[in-house]
Amino acid sequence: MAADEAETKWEDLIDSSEMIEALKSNNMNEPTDIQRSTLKQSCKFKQDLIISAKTGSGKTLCFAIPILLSVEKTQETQAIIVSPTRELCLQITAHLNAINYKKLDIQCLIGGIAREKQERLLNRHPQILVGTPGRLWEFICDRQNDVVRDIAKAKFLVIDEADRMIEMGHFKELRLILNYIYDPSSVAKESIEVEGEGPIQDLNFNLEGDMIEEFLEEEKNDKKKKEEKKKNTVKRQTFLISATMTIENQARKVIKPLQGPNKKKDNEETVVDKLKKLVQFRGKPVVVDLTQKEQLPSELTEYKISCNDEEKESLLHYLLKEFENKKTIIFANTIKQERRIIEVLKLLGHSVLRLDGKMPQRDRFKRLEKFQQGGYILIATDVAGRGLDLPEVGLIIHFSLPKTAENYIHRCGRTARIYHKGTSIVLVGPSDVRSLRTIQTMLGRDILNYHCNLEEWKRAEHFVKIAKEVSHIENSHQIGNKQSSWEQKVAEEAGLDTEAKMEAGPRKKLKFLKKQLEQSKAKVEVPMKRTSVITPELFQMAKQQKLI
Ligand SMILES: Nc1ncnc2c1ncn2[C@@H]1O[C@H](COP(=O)(O)OP(=O)(O)OP(=O)(O)O)[C@@H](O)[C@H]1O
Repeated sequence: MAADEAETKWEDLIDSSEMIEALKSNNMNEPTDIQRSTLKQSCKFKQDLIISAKTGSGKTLCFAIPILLSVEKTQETQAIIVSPTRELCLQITAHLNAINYKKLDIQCLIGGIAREKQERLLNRHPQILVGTPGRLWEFICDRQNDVVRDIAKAKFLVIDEADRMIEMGHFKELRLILNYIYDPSSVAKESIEVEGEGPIQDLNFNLEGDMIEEFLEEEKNDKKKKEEKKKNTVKRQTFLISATMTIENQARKVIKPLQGPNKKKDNEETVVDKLKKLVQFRGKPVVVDLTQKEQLPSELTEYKISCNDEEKESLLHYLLKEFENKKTIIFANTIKQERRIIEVLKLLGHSVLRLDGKMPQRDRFKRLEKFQQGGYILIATDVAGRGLDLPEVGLIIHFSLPKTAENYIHRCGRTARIYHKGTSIVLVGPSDVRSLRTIQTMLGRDILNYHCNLEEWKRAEHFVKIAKEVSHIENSHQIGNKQSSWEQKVAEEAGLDTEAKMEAGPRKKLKFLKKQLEQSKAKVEVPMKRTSVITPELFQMAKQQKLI
């Protein structure tokens, strides 16, 4: 970006004082680099855009501003925004509403919320619709609704996290939605194809046997002509957005330890190629890719710690004390791993919240809200990896390395968001070495080693060992958090000591170990110094708490 371009102000890009006022009143006083690089093309020249820029760089406004400037308060739905997860759809809706100076009706169409309720909202004819591909397709199939008919006529189409949307799990629905938008009559054929796969059915067409054959034949003959015609007449402005759209295919490959190196095939299609095939642009879209300059936020500091698998919990306990005041997310690769972390950290006195895709939607929202309020460490799978804008997250710990370099970028992107500093630390066990190599190759550099204070780490290790032992005794005697049998409940309700059923030996040991853990909990309050010298104050405090 040229020096003078870096000085560009909202006034140079946007022709609406009300919009500028709305932005400034939300503390968005100046455009970010990606906003500077795209807003003229989108607002003034109305071009189709493929936008790739680092996480937390403000990509949402790149499509939100042109849409809000152009959409009118009529009875038609004029903009469709598709995003892969429910949380992201809600976040985008909130972002748009924050600068919604025209007071447009913006609705979110997502699963996990009663369909009837969403239908009622749709009947209000929202001007902007944000939705997950699954729920959007469901509503398209049920074409009783006028709003759904409007979708094909919308003048804006946004595909957020576009690279994710063409992966398994979303691709089919996205393709169906796009086919419908480009040719609304296609929905009948598609519905027949996916019959029996869930809620997707066609309600308007009741075709059987020969009629279907006839219909499909007619469709085939007309399709080419129709598509040509539509391509020429379409007025829709399209945006494809992601932080990782242009990274090499290699960085998206799932790393399988027992296979040979994934060699890049020369004829392999890039994600952008695939998207260009799928999406109908009006001519050549403008590709703005700022990730060539910077893949990760410059405010992010990355570290790695090499360790054995069994050392990971003690490193977590150590790091959580070291970064005590930082809002932290710990990423696990599996739900099983997530549970392993939570069990130990809870016993060590940390306040933790779990977040994964297996949880009911309501719980996911509630936990995210609780985390935003502060005081908790979030332990999450990659369900929280993409797009979530959680303010003031200062530390990301990767308990295991993600299986793709692409996911590494998204996980790290939950910190160091726009003008904020952040740290990412990866714990590299023997099974993570291969992933580390792929990530470092993608970054084109090595991640720095983090130097732990050995004395403090050893102390953390001591308490983690106790916590693991407590957990082991509790699990083998079926007491503690996991236990939910009727016997346990009855005993608790009767005010009986659930440990009483245990033999005297283990019971005594458990009490002793738990007492020791209390000391570790108290020590969370002790400020730690990152030097190997124990100060007299620290020594005194540790002595008082019988730690030394
Ligand atoms: N010009 C601006 N000035 C100040 N803050 C901004 C500006 N633009 C956006 N923001 C804020 O920056 C944060 C990140 O923006 P956004 O979520 O759009 O990032 P993103 O690039 O989409 O990130 P990701 O790739 O992780 O989804 C949001 O909280 C948003 O309100």
